[in-house]
Amino acid sequence: MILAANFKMNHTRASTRAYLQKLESIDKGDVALYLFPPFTALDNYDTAVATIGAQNAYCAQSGSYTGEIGLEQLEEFGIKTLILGHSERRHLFGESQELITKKFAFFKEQGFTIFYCVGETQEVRESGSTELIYSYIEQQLEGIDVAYEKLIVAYEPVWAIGTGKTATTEDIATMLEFLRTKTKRPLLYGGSVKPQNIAQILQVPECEGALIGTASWNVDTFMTMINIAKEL
Ligand SMILES: O=C(CO)COP(=O)(O)O
Repeated sequence: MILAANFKMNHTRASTRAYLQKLESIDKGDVALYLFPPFTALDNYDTAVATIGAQNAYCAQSGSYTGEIGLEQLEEFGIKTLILGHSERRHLFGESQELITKKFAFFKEQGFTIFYCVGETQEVRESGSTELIYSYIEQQLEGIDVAYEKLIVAYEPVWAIGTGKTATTEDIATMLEFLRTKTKRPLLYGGSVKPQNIAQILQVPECEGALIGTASWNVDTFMTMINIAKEL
């Protein structure tokens, strides 16, 4: 079971350190924990409780890429885990599949664990056509080595992210079954996961964990979810 906390543009270095200190006290059982702080909160945290990853990075060692960080900056903190293809990168910041593919190839070559996100928009979901939803997701897998041994795929429907709306367990099951036909790698769900729904979601067949935004930002809430997950 995997639980990953995507801090998005929340927390500072000081608050991430305090978060980790509190998290250290948990007995996480068999749950593997990942934390994705914002760039400026990356550091050499002396922690064994969670693996620290970056929310994004550019596909170069270093260079003239204003506003980006690359391999050199990640290596300073021993970071070998990355989210790629998050819907906020795709839709708010215009990352194309072509760019995401380039990033994937670069960081795969570097042996990174990659949390790769896919998910349909509200418009596609409301079309009511399963075929359209599947082909939309297929496009987001284009150019991605779905057999990569350090790949983790997160299904995050855009309409369920940060909205409080969660996909039904039936919808999640259908989409994860579809993704299972594409890859043998672990499949996660993300989108308004919280203490009230995490048990149901984690019991969906093929669901091996959750990528959590809002409900992970408070360490007590994240710990509540870890305690629920480890009992399943
Ligand atoms: O985008 C997400 C995780 O990457 C999900 O965010 P929320 O949990 O806030 O819906």
